[in-house]
Amino acid sequence: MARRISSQGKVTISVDEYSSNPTQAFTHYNINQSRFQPPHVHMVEPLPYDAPKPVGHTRFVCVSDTHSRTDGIQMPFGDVLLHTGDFTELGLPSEVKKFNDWLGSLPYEYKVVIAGNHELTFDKDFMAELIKQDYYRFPSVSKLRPEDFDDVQSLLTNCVYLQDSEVTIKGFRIYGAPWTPWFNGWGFNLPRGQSLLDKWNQIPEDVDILMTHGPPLGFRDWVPKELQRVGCVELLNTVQKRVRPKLHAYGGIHEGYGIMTDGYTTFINSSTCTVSFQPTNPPIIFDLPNPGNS
Ligand SMILES: Nc1nc2c(ncn2[C@@H]2O[C@H](COP(=O)(O)O)[C@@H](O)[C@H]2O)c(=O)[nH]1
Ligand SMILES: [Mn+2]
Ligand SMILES: [Mn+2]
Repeated sequence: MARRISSQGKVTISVDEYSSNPTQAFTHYNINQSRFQPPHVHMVEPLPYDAPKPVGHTRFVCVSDTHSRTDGIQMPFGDVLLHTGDFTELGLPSEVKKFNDWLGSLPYEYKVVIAGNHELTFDKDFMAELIKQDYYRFPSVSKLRPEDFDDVQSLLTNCVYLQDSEVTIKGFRIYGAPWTPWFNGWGFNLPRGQSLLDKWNQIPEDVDILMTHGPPLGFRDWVPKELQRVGCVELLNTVQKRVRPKLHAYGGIHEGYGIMTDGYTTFINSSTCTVSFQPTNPPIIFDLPNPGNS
């Protein structure tokens, strides 16, 4: 059982028995619990950019995985930009500055950004290991001096940067976390199971919008070239059984670009880059009623 309710009514998520094999987890929960089936779970068509914003709503513009390829992206009208990581190739300070300049050129009232596995310099533990060991894997990153990247976050002057932290914007509580299941030893990679669950357990119950770099199990997490689901099972259980945000925004799996709902949470994978790193998927807009508006 992945969920327990304490005597104080608090929900506790534990490591799922299928945690280490998301494809098997998906099949099991689909067959035995219809967990990914209609009518609750279904695809959602993106809002056209010229759709009028309903009165009393905030328009969020979701982008992800721009990978230093922002030049041709047509940005739609909106109030708050959400970028869910992989804004660079390697997290080089020069790339971060270029991304920050692009953010500065955008008209949104607020811009919120998290890191992804490609923002190597943002992951202090990763950099400490890289400097000790693997000079040849990421030579341009290994050449950096600590003083070049120690304070790399401070280059992001044109947004709110979240890392296991939250911000309240226009009354919406927004929480962001960069962690993804270990894959080829990039930044912010953690083993599936308790290590990732420890990070998800830091997400407060009452957040309205959750930003992660990667998907939860079953929601735009399919990798066709490997015929695998790669979303995090503990993230799904945390989202559906404990946190229940109105919007879960992410990217990470470029092939999974698109929108789904489970009937309560809307899941948006807004990966701009395709699997061949072409920045051709358009940003996705999403309207939410302002908190306090009933
Ligand atoms: N089988 C898996 N494939 C993965 C995973 N994470 C990413 N990917 C694949 O790589 C691309 C690009 O990801 P990026 O982080 O390098 O930009 C992604 O679209 C997938 O095809 C994973 O955990 N398992
Ligand atoms: Mn990416
Ligand atoms: Mn990534």
